[in-house]
Amino acid sequence: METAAAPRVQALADAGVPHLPAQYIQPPDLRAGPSPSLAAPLSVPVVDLSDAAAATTDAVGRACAEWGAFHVFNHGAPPGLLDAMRAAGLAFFRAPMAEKLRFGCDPARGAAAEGYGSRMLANDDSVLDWRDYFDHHTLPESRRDPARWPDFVPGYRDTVVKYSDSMKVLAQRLLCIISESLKLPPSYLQEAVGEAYQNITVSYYSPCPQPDLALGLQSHSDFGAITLLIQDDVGGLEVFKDGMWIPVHPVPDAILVILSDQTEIITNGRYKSAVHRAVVNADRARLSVATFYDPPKSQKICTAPQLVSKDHPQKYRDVVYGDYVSSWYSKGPEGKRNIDALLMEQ
Ligand SMILES: O=C(O)CCC(=O)C(=O)O
Ligand SMILES: [Fe+2]
Repeated sequence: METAAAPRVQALADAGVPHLPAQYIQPPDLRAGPSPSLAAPLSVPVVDLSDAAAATTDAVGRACAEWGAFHVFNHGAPPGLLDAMRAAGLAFFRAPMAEKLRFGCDPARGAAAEGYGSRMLANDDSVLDWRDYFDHHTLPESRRDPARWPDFVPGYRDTVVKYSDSMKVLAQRLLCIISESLKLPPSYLQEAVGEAYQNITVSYYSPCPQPDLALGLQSHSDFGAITLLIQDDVGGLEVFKDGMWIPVHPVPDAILVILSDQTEIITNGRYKSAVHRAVVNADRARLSVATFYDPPKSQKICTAPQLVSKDHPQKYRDVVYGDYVSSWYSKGPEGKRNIDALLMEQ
């Protein structure tokens, strides 16, 4: 929950604090440490979506099973729209603080309130992320109120609406391909998820005085169904794979697909939600835009019976999505501990 006492990270960075304030210091075992970027042996898979062939479906299936994250090209979203969304987000964060604060999160609305904020979790004792964000509620359309979004960046509201619509189409197409890759009917995942609840979060990571001690965003898996992420050219996103943090290098026209926890539950763990985090640096601010495609809070999430067998017993208990989200916000992410809490005795 946003609290009046939580300073915006950007205000600390702009004030030139020489040392990282204590609240942002990660315990030694969670720190990013020296970057492995150049030495990293692997990078996330890349899938070209221009082709409707079976090979594309297979490539998506492999990427989902092995990584839970992959870049897509020829995804149908106009490149100009990705750039416009990045530019709108950047213009917001570069505006004077007084303007930004007119669109601050309302603490009374609890965790995940729409608007400009810095603190994601309700508990006061957690280490803070070196990040500010602007969260937009974009779907269903009944939740979408552009009057709550910045009015001082020309074209901002229109860009967010266009971006939201475009990411909805892409997420639904990907859910079809992912369903088909599991030999499920194309509409399976979309029906299991229910009506799309979409949030768009622009994250802004200010330069950090002691980047080795902090994280921009702590290790987590996303809690909904599927996330579509774009970033600028700075770099800092990492995906955890085979015991290593693998950097996701920026690719301007690509969109990163990240599977989230409900997809792992529905697919009986055949497909994994990707654990990821954002590291920060001392020199350059970084911007990313994450579009979350999630179930309604009332949706019961159940494992697909077609994916349960003697060899693949049901892995996770059914869960009402709203209960899952409440627990995530009260306990904090810490990698995959929230989905692990649903593991059945096997
Ligand atoms: O900034 C990034 O690259 C990651 C953002 C993210 O993981 C999130 O908002 O859930
Ligand atoms: Fe995430």
